[in-house]
Amino acid sequence: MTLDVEDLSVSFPAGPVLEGVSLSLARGEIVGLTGSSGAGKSLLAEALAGALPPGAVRTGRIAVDGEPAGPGAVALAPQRLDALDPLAPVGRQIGRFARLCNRRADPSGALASVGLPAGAARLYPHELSGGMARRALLATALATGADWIVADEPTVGLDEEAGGRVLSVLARLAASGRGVIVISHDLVGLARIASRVVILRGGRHVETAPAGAFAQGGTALREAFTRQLWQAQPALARPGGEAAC
Ligand SMILES: Nc1ncnc2c1ncn2[C@@H]1O[C@H](COP(=O)(O)OP(=O)(O)OP(=O)(O)O)[C@@H](O)[C@H]1O
Repeated sequence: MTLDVEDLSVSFPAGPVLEGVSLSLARGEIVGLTGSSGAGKSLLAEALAGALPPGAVRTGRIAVDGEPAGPGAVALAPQRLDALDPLAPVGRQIGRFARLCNRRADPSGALASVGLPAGAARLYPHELSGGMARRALLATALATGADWIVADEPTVGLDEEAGGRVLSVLARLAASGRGVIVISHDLVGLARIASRVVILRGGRHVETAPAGAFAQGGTALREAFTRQLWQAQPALARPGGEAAC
């Protein structure tokens, strides 16, 4: 019961941006995805969801339980807040995604699951704060009922409490048997919630580190680049930072 990405590459006319990336995700598992800026994390997420931008050419295989992943198999909560339709209230957008996947639309339920009030369903994207918009994007992904969820920077712009609630939602999804990929620069947070963390650099896979490898200063991490990323984490500079992982 896995989502398998094998030898995935994405190119634009100007050249390749992802080259030969492979990863796997089991149902019930959270895998983290991190790396340098521009490493190709969002494009990998878009490739998984079948939502690459125009001009992108993908090669490689994305399979669910050994079969090519069909449309709607993977739901994406994108990083870009402008992915919300500026001309439709949030509730209508959630309903649209649910119906696309033949699910009953329950905008209030989807919003409540990410900690937003039912009244947010009537609001247009320009009436939302950045943190509300980020949670609304996650609600649209959850409304699809997909077994595989990719959340691209789901806690950026959220205060600690709201961010913690979003991470709890993702943990509950995994506990209910979904497979979840969380993209974040917050490696401390990823090491806390994910079983493994995939590291990308410049469009290539660097290593897949088990969460336990981040303990004790990251000495068990295989690659120097991953150790550098880990040691540069601002949260580690706080008293007791590593102990929290
Ligand atoms: N539509 C596009 N056309 C051409 N190049 C693109 C396009 N979208 C992304 N890229 C390029 O692909 C590379 C990877 O971009 P991507 O957004 O996936 O990076 P990322 O790892 O998510 O970065 P960040 O951590 O900064 O969000 C970048 O060099 C970017 O310029």
